Amino acid sequence: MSERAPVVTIDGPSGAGKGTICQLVAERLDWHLLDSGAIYRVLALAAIHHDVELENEEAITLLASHLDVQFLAGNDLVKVILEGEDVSTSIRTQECGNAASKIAAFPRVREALLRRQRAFSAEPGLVADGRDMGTVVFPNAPAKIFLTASAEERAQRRYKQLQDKGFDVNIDRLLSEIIERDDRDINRSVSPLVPADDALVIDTSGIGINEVLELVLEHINKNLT
Ligand SMILES: Nc1ncnc2c1ncn2[C@@H]1O[C@H](COP(=O)(O)OP(=O)(O)OP(=O)(O)O)[C@@H](O)[C@H]1O
Ligand SMILES: Nc1ccn([C@@H]2O[C@H](COP(=O)(O)O)[C@@H](O)[C@H]2O)c(=O)n1
Repeated sequence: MSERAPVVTIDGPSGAGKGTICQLVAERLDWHLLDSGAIYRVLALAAIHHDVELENEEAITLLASHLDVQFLAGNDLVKVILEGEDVSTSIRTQECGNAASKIAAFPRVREALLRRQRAFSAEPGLVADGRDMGTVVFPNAPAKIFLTASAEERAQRRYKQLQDKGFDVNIDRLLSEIIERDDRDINRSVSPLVPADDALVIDTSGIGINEVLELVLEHINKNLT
């Protein structure tokens, strides 16, 4: 397949910093942004709203094919609208992330969401955030990055992020959910969480956001010119 516009892919496990870095890169380049995790999250929420069992691949695939979702770009945040309702906040809970990771393991669900994700590719370019952006969705992307960090560090980041938002969170529970989600994402039969062969892998443990951003921009500049 050939992409319509240049694409930078940033994949990696939960809490590695993909969303943060993708947003900063998209701002620097003035490119479009795809948060593919939000698509899986909104599908999981739609299943919960419609009382569809998360184990029912056929019903979730049908829901995925007809998913009525809009991503409205605002000043610095993207609003997610599901069937007319603003679900930007409700899709961000740990529960929704865990449900998303369960339905994301179904091959037919992933297939049903492929075209929707590729449609985000538009001039002047796209920064794509996810698990399989560089391996499956945009395999011909000229610049691919895989961000990672130890599970302990990612749990600490998430703990701080949720505490700052006023949530009462338990670090041990966050860590075990991160390990469980990693395990599901890495070991699923389709589109497993793995770096593309031609991706730059950056372990961000102990590296600040600005430093990670510089490494990512350096890789993009090297590969896009
Ligand atoms: N290099 C870093 N050092 C310290 N904190 C970081 C770093 N990168 C990101 N963070 C912080 O970690 C938290 C999680 O980051 P972010 O949401 O970008 O991760 P993510 O990989 O997109 O996770 P998910 O896939 O679950 O959405 C945020 O609070 C962010 O500010
Ligand atoms: N390309 C992707 C993106 C996400 N997923 C699954 O969705 C879950 C939630 O993603 P977040 O990035 O918003 O945390 C994630 O755990 C994955 O299971 C995916 O499979 N492919």
